[in-house]
Amino acid sequence: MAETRLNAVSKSFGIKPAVRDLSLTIRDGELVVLLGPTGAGKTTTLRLVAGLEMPDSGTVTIGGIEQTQATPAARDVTFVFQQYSLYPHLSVYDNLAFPLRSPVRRTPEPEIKRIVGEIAAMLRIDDKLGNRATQLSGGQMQRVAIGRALVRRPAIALLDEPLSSLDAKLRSELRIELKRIQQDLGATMLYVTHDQIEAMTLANRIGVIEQGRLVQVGSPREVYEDPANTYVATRLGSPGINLLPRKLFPDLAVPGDVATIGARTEHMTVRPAKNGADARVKWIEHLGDQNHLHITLQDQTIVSLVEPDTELKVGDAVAIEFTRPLLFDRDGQRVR
Ligand SMILES: Nc1ncnc2c1ncn2[C@@H]1O[C@H](COP(=O)(O)OP(=O)(O)OP(=O)(O)O)[C@@H](O)[C@H]1O
Repeated sequence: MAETRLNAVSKSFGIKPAVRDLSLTIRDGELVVLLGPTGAGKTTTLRLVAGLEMPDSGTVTIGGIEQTQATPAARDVTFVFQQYSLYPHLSVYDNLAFPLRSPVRRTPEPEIKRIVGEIAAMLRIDDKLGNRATQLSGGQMQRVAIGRALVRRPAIALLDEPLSSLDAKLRSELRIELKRIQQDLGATMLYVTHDQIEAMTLANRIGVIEQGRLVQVGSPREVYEDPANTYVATRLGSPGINLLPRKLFPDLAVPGDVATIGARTEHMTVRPAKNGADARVKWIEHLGDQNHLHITLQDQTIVSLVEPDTELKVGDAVAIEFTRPLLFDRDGQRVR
């Protein structure tokens, strides 16, 4: 496992830039999540590290050695894709042993047996080692794919939405296990997703990517609490942050360049108000584990979490008070 560094990397397809001047260091033993919507350039960034794409400019350094022009085989990286890509005719054991049996490695069979046994136990598939890959469920197949990527301890493992084809329950189970295994092995990982919960729970650091640019890098908490701009602020949090025109709240004391108030649930107190207040409860959405309060204020909708036993009802007039909301300027950049 080793530090991986992208330095001012750019890549276009034709005239369309996919990755722009992107610099990022994934430290030894760190799991960095690239978070962004579809088309933002996440997969292209992974492929640049893997050597499946060559950058137009910039460098890629893995384990202290510049490898910008190296072939994928020459780089010490492994890849896990969204769709499990196992050898269907091989057993689980042989799928896991495959990377260790390469002619370059020549790992002795007893050593292979030990390593495969260890990783299979970590992934809780040790009772499936004799099965063919095709006899596994989707979740088990993806465990094997993850195991295969980690078994030979690459400098860095690259994971491209590895959990997105699984159902919600399996996804949340495997998310936790993946984090545990990454920590146990001290594995260095670059992980791509557009799922904010995956990003928050898995990452040591999150890199938020927008149209090929890395907009902000920080711990999940930093990125959530201290977003650099409105784009980053809208990537994390459920319900999503409310971005409200400053002019809606003429009495609020904020610096003159503030154009937008960014308010999450924790930044707002909603109280019943006398009739005549502008804000009204539009809807209370019961989602089982959460209740969302929808409020209308002029032409804006404001959404906040609310206690299940709230006394508020649809049509009630409410007053909203802010506590240290996030403030953004006209260009969406953070003012405070
Ligand atoms: N081989 C290619 N040829 C042409 N354009 C490409 C190619 N690969 C990616 N692109 C374009 O580059 C941009 C970034 O794509 P990329 O797949 O990296 O985004 P992404 O963030 O991974 O999205 P997704 O979540 O949908 O995979 C997109 O506009 C995409 O259409």
